[in-house]
Amino acid sequence: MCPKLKTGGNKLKEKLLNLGLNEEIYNEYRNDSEGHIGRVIAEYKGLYKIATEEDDILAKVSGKYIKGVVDTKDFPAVGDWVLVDRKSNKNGDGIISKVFPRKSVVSRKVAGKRLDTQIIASNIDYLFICMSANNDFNLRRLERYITIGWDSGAIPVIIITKIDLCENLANIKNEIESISYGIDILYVSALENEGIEKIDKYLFKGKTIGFIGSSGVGKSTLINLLLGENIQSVNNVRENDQRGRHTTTHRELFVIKEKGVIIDTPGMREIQLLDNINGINDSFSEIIALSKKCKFNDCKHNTEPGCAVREAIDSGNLTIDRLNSYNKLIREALYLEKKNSIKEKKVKRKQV
Ligand SMILES: Nc1nc2c(ncn2[C@@H]2O[C@H](COP(=O)(O)OP(=O)(O)OP(=O)(O)O)[C@@H](O)[C@H]2O)c(=O)[nH]1
Ligand SMILES: [Zn+2]
Repeated sequence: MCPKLKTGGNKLKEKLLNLGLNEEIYNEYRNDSEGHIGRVIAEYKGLYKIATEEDDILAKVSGKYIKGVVDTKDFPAVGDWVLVDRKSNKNGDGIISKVFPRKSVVSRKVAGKRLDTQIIASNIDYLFICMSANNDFNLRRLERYITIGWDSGAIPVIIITKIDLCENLANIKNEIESISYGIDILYVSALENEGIEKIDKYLFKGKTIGFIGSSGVGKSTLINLLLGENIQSVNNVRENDQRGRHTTTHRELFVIKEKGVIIDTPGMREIQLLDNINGINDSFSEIIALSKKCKFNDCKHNTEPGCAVREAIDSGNLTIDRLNSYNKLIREALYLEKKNSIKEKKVKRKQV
């Protein structure tokens, strides 16, 4: 249970608890003598909407804060707990002076050639990876999302949406189960209200669920169902077009009464991973387990004798596509790692 909060009566304290405040973060906050605690619930250009114990306020980061920023990931993100100088919007925009340590961070590399990290959401307990059972379904993309999931520190859960549009669900189930070790998978249709009740077991007061996935897979529709009201705008799909148009423009955080917090994120077009080799290894844990049985420690699983990975492929226990996908992601990660170390060296040289 959260210790008694510094200010406010029970109702205000309740608001922060409903927003997901836990003892760990609250203790961090208590060490700061000045300011109020709030959670970032939406992000606009350079402006953040913060839910405080009293009000939802708009706030910017302080000049001093900006001076300390080394990477884009140092800026506040939706889901962050921050220190702000006011708790109501009566006196204009607030100033954010600190981001409290993040318990988990869902991030990817920004699109394009830049190396910066883009934080999708933070302080998430469960990451709902949404993919539709119709034309969005893509196993290789799912592997990327799972990697982001394991890398985040949150628990990934796969949500296969729009199952009413899928004629071969059994095939899809087989394919997904072959690549998602240790991950819960839910099959849902928001349209036909099918499987939605299974989501209930992840909804707890104080816990945060983040939704990620491509645009139009039905994240907002599902969230609306869970919230029980139409807060998010949902676009109607044109006839014969199973893809929704892009609707979410910024990440938003919602509180479900007594059942935790949901963070919706804008649909992603491209998922570029960071140099997260650990996340990749977690996502392909069966390949890692097999490679420990290879005769040579540095086996590349090509033509080496005694290769357990190749043996698994030959016996039909592993697909060649899965191995190729693993190799491709590792290559991407190593390439990024190299580019990052060159960038770091350049920065250091400038500092000397
Ligand atoms: N057939 C069917 N259509 C659905 C289902 N869920 C959502 N849709 C439709 O899919 C379209 C896109 O849904 P959204 O909820 O806006 O998708 P989104 O993932 O939030 O999209 P972005 O906001 O772009 O990220 C809408 O027209 C929904 O009505 C479902 O279970 N079955
Ligand atoms: Zn091998």
